[in-house]
Amino acid sequence: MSGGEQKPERYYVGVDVGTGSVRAALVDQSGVLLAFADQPIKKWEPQFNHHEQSSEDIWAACCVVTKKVVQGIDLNQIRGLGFDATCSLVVLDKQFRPLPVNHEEDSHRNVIMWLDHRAVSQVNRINETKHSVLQYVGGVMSVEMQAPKLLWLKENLRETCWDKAGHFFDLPDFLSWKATGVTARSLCSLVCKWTYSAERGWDDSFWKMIGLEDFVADNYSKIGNQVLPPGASLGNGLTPEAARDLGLLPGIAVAASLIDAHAGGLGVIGADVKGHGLVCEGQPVTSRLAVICGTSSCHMGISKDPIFVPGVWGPYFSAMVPGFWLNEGGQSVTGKLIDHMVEGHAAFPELQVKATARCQSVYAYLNSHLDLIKKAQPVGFLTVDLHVWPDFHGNRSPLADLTLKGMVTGLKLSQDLDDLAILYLATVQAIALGTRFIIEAMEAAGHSISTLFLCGGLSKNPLFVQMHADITGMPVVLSQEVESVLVGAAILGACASGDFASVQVCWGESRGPRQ
Ligand SMILES: Nc1ncnc2c1ncn2[C@@H]1O[C@H](COP(=O)(O)OP(=O)(O)O)[C@@H](O)[C@H]1O
Ligand SMILES: O=C(CO)[C@H](O)[C@H](O)COP(=O)(O)O
Repeated sequence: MSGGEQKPERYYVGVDVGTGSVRAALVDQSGVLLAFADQPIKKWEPQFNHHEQSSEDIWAACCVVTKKVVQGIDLNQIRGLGFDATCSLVVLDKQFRPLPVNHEEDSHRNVIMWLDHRAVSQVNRINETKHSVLQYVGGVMSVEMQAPKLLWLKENLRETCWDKAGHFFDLPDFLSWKATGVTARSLCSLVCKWTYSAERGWDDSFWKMIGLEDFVADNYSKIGNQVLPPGASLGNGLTPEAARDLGLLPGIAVAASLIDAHAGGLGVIGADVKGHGLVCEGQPVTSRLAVICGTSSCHMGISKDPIFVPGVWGPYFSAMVPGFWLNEGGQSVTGKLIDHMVEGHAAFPELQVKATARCQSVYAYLNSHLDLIKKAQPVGFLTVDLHVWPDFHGNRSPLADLTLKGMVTGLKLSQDLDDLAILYLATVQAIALGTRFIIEAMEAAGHSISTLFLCGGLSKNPLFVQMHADITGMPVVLSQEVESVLVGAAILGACASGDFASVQVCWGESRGPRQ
């Protein structure tokens, strides 16, 4: 954010709810992050492919981290609050109390997480309809979107959940409601995950065709019939109750939210790259691809006109950058896959001991171990006879096939630290090759991408970044501000406060590339 004539002592709070943790940041009007805090959140996997969370646990974590980042600050200087979150489904009853999304009737677990694949039969039936809304999700709806999950609830938890439900929220919208009492939904979540069209609104025929005509009958009150652009100011701002919870003052501006990948995209895609000799300098912003790499990776490319890319979500109008169409490629598990491979290996306990002894993360240790064993050749050559196919949780893009599974070829009997390091490298390479596969599909459909802008937890891993550059053949830009997703969330708060006219105005020099 470059504030021009704004006074320097104006602050914004961004809250980012990822899959594994909640983070908050205090950001000034130049986009500089002044304080950071994080807090893990609970996850349940009651059966294979069922992933659940608790909206109360998530809100409690939001309160802990927000209180931490504003410690010692004059609260009157905090002008706005923005949330981003994973696109998980939150279910509340008519009095806004949590409802169980499980057979155990545990109402604490009232969130079906984005990576939950329980609704396979439902999504297959939805895709068989070939309804025109599917054109705007890459031609095939993902089991990770909300319509199949809603249908699953109706078909499987009719009495305990569906009939009692009063409100179905995307997690980013739940958070903005919790902060303000306003049930308006963000255009971002409704367009990207719920089949809403920025131009045409809800399509009654879709909901009737898939057996969820209930929503049409009550004029979409349960899933949202007031829709606002991300960054729009909600109601009267923070309610007194939420202000107490968060340790902020009532009435500060709260923004309509973004999905986490979109906040990351917003945080990096507009970076000022002048003077860094990058190929994208002087090229339109549409030549950039933001890749947000956390538990999953999301590949966000924007265009002036709609581009239909088979197997890549979108095109979504104004869902990330106002006035631009968005295509969103993705890999459902990337950070989670790396963790799965590393933690499941027989040499993991040895790795932990050795990394701890050096006060390093296991990834930093593995990266230096690869450097040790690579001998004269570049590190990438260590995997000439070991290969990973990374679709352990299906393929989101560009194959859009949730039935795909993972694969490793070239395994030997030895299970020492060298093997673990090489398996880790092969996994990182497979993920980078997946990104190249997505870029090729986007380019074949009309995108022209020259530069990658990476953010998210995996962008802290130099090997991951290098492999993306080597394998795609494109320069990879990292923002000066490592926590770019949080900058995106804070931009929403800055926009809602009225200090900035739009989310693009917040893009500025302070968020240029790292040197
Ligand atoms: N310092 C680090 N070095 C290497 N990898 C990291 C680091 N920090 C996080 N990661 C990776 O990033 C992933 C989590 O990213 P994060 O953005 O925190 O996830 P989420 O937003 O989904 O909660 C982890 O699975 C881990 O593999
Ligand atoms: O579908 C998505 C965005 O549209 C994301 O994959 C989902 O929100 C999870 O994000 P993360 O990997 O950062 O936890």
